[in-house]
Amino acid sequence: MTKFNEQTKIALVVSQFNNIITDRLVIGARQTLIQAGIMDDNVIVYQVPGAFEIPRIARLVSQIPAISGVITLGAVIKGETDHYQFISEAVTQQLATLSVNAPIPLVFGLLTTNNIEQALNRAGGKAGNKGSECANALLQLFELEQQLV
Ligand SMILES: Nc1c(NC[C@H](O)[C@H](O)[C@H](O)CO)[nH]c(=O)[nH]c1=O
Ligand SMILES: CC(=O)[C@@H](O)COP(=O)(O)O
Repeated sequence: MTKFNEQTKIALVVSQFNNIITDRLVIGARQTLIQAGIMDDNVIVYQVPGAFEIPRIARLVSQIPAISGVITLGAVIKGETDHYQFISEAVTQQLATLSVNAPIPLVFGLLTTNNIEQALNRAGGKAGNKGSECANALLQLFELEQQLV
């Protein structure tokens, strides 16, 4: 794996559920990648219905030869029941395992919040943008893996 360049292609695997949040995460990730020198056309978005579908598509995308890295982005916001907890735990565990086993770097951008306000704060609000954080994390992995692989 060489350090990223203008040819580097990065996949964003993004859930549409709570897209008022996830759209903002995409903007943050894309802006950070472009500022770092990644071509806008080389930031490729794969949309899935909800967070639960992210791991499967992230696994398939990570096996596309042209893709150098994967950023997963989603927003699980607590409702009236325990559903939030089960989705959050299942997706987190799957993505943690995938991040270790995938052939390319994969970073975790799933917001799991108690309410929409907390999510907005982390999607370009006063607590930053998780999408941008993930983009920076991936770029750091590119640098590190260049030394290890
Ligand atoms: N409640 C949230 C969901 N629920 C949908 C699931 O992720 C999944 O798409 C469905 O169960 C079909 O398999 N998804 C989120 O991304 N965020 C939520 O808050
Ligand atoms: C986390 C979710 O599934 C949420 O959108 C719906 O939650 P609930 O059915 O617990 O209100």
